[in-house]
Amino acid sequence: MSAAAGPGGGAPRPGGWGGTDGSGGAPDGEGLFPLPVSGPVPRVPVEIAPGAVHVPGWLTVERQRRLVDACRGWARGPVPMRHTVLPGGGVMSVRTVCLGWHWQPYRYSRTADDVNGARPAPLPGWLAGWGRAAVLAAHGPDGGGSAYAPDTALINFYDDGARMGMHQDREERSAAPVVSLSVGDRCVFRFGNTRTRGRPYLDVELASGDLFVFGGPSRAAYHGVPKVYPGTAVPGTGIRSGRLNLTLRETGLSG
Ligand SMILES: O=C(O)CCC(=O)C(=O)O
Ligand SMILES: [Fe+2]
Repeated sequence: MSAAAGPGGGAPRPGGWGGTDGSGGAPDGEGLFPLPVSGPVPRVPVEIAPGAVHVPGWLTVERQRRLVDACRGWARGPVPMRHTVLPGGGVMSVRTVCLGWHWQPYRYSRTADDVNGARPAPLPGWLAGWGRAAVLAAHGPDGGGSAYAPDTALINFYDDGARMGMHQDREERSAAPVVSLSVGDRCVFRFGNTRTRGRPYLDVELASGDLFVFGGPSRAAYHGVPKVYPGTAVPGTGIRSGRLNLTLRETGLSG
């Protein structure tokens, strides 16, 4: 993680509701001089802004592989993964495929009218279940995880040169959080404020298996991916190069 001035103005801090390995949940004053850590760096949730939580290494390699295998299938159809064309004629550098609802800038529809007119594949129940578990892991037992009912997923694939500019996820008519899962190459995930594309923002490094959830006061924060680090994928996930990101959302739409 780099940079310092987060939208909340403070330094990143471990999630206050308690880490599961005993290293991140100490009440204030008790964790100032923790025992030296040997072995892997503890993987505890870090709340980088109110409602925005990074959980490193949340997905096992086996689950990453399951996700990659599923995404490979969805990338073939019924709506093939493609570079989205923006209304002004620009072309996004990531390639995208959606589940449940089709997102095209800047709306959701049941059919992929800017691709081949087909209905996207449904969002499977197991993936919605991962979404509920993700909100629980990030926001704790009182954070609404059991009520989380995502009905769409956006799947983005970044090759070495792909980026995503600062934007808000604002086509949804629900205040429910966005759940982001990453597999493959590491990246810089820039997480900003709700008012402007610019500073203050915090640069978070997202690695293979990482979870990032943003909801509550951070739901409308600008965010983007200014850099992917080629050659940093971990073995065993099924991705040798490039980065896969899947975001789950509640659209709040019906029909
Ligand atoms: O790739 C990422 O980590 C973020 C993707 C994103 O912001 C989006 O799909 O709206
Ligand atoms: Fe986004």
